[in-house]
Amino acid sequence: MQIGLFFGSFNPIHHAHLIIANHILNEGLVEKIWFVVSPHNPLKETTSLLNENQRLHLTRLAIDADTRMQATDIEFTLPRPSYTAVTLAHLTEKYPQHEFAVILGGDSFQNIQKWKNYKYILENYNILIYNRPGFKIDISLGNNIQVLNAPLLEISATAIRQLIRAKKSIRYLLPENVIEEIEKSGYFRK
Ligand SMILES: Nc1ncnc2c1ncn2[C@@H]1O[C@H](COP(=O)(O)OP(=O)(O)OP(=O)(O)O)[C@@H](O)[C@H]1O
Ligand SMILES: O=C(O)c1ccc[n+]([C@@H]2O[C@H](COP(=O)([O-])O)[C@@H](O)[C@H]2O)c1
Repeated sequence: MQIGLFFGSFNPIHHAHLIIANHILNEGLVEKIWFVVSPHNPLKETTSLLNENQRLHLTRLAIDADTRMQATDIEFTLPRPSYTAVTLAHLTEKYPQHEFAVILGGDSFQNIQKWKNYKYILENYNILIYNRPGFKIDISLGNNIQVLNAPLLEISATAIRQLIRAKKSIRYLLPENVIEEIEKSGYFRK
């Protein structure tokens, strides 16, 4: 099966992530999307990062009963920080029956040459890159790159966390059941 891997901290997951995943499925580019919750993105600080099990739980709530999507904890048992090349090699070994594609925003792709073993990723996996305003995509970096125009929302997890800290509403930015869980558990208040 063709599986699209959407890597992220998902601190928390929000509607921009979900809309892109839905678009990629609608385009028939992959059959399923797996959200790979990264315990520690190698290029980001871990301050203000919710515990990975809590982020996984919020991601599972967001997907809810959508059988086209799932959230995976595959990186929880792998060395930290979470290098995508390591995770991909691990997934390919564990699931030889599946073919994995990597979903990336143009912003992330701009940094790909800073990623560990990025050439291994570009040579062995299909890369689905969605355009983000202000970021040029250099498709000459690999032979398996496809550029998409997905519907975009200018939402970020950082902005959501700031709103919570400022005691403002986060309504409509993420699914209702995720908001309820964040409020009930008091996440991101500090
Ligand atoms: N509004 C958005 N539109 C399109 N892609 C997004 C958007 N927000 C995040 N992404 C992409 O989704 C992936 C995972 O995102 P991540 O979990 O880091 O969320 P984030 O909102 O960017 O988080 P933070 O604000 O905490 O850095 C990244 O590749 C990121 O570029
Ligand atoms: O493998 C790497 O070196 C590497 C460096 C930076 C980011 N990543 C992956 O890319 C995902 C999205 O990153 P970002 O910075 O766009 O939020 C993140 O969750 C990591 O799994 C991977």
